[in-house]
Amino acid sequence: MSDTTTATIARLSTSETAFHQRLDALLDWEGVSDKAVQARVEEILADVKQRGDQAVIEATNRFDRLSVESMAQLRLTPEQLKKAYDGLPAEQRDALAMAAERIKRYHERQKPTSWQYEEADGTVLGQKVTPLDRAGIYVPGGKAAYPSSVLMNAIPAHVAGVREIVMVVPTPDGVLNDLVLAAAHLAGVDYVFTIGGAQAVAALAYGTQSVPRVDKIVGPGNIYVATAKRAVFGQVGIDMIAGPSEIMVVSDGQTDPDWIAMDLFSQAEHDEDAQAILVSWDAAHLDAVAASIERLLPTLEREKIARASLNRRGALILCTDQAEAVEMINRIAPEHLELSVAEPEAWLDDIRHAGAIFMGRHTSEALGDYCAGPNHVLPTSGTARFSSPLGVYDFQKRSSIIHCSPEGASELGKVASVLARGEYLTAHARSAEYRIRD
Ligand SMILES: NC(=O)c1ccc[n+]([C@@H]2O[C@H](COP(=O)([O-])OP(=O)(O)OC[C@H]3O[C@@H](n4cnc5c(N)ncnc54)[C@H](O)[C@@H]3O)[C@@H](O)[C@H]2O)c1
Ligand SMILES: N[C@H](CO)Cc1c[nH]c[nH+]1
Ligand SMILES: [Zn+2]
Repeated sequence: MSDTTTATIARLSTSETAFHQRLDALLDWEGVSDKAVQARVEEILADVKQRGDQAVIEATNRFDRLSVESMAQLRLTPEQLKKAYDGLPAEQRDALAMAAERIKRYHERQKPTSWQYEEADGTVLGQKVTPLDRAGIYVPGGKAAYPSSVLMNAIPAHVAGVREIVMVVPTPDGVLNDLVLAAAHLAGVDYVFTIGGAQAVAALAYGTQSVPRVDKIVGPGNIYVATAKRAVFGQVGIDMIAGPSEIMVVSDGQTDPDWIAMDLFSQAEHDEDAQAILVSWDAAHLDAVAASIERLLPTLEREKIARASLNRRGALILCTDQAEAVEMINRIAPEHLELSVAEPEAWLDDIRHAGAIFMGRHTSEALGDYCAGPNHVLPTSGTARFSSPLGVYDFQKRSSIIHCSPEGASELGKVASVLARGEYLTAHARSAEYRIRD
């Protein structure tokens, strides 16, 4: 394999001395840190907190270039959502419905159950699972508005038993995406407001005269949205601060190079900061994939974005063997991992960090984005080391249950009294001691 950098994508080899520095540079993503954005977001949040609807209307007119006068103009009714659904071409309606059905079936399996057990002293202990009362879903506007993301965010909330789902989606210059509205109808969203940016996050977090205050905000967005979500965290829950999309493909060299090139493009076309990495121990295969990339890139509608992404953050990496590929997977902890190998099951035990694992040559990541069933909202930027895909559990919380019998209270009271006195907390101690039986 030549260790040159092709016009489009970097070629790296784990045997190079500078390999680790080069990989670190590719993995580095700055994230949300702009001071000017921070200041503007804080201003917007404070304004919405204080003035509610009026502040939301003014910010929306300014940033989305609209001229509305009331929140009623920024609310879509359930009838409008249904109309959008009914008006879709049958093919789109059926595809959306099939995807929704599979996503629902998968997430139904995630439903945890409450549990209880009894200690020998008769004390009953347990855990009660309760859905959130209200969840807010942020759907990015413009060309980044993905109907599939509406399903991926709203369906787990629904399955979790959330009572009300409030969706916000900006409509810059008044552009509405019917497929997004149709997905909201299908996923059982209760309210839709056509607002976005920090003002929408503020409206969801604090509530306004028209927008119900939610308990948790989920969904991706631009730097204003991410900065606002970070700022309101604590007041409300948030899912995560999502970074650009990523894919890592590990190939044993036997997959059609065109398939692999297109799989890499499928994430690269999202965003100029998206990341696409291929790892293989077969040098000739990497050459073939590099050739496929050059040949197929010009056929993409989003060629410019995909090319920029591959240029900035893409890599074809030659490693020595399967064990080294596994090491790289666990180090990168990719959002999406494709195991384009003959026996993917044999790899599974060794893989500790990945958002979603696509097993075998036929399982392209794109299928997971839309309709396989699992959630496509996944941990990015290495956060798969400590976090998980969006799921039913993100829309629920747990309460502990403690029900002491008189005997249990008496026995536990003795222990608690000793520990409380050790902490010099006499009210605690006496409260426990009252219940000790002679
Ligand atoms: N990870 C994922 O699954 C995923 C999916 C879809 C989109 N995304 C990301 O979401 C983002 C979408 O970005 P977008 O901008 O198209 O839509 P967006 O909805 O995130 O942001 C649009 C809003 O930003 C606000 N805004 C814009 N310019 C502003 C300014 N100068 N000052 C204050 N507020 C301003 C406006 O209120 C506008 O309504 C992209 O970064 C994309 O990569 C990620
Ligand atoms: N790959 C994106 C999340 O990483 C999700 C998506 C939506 N539409 C297409 N893809
Ligand atoms: Zn995608």
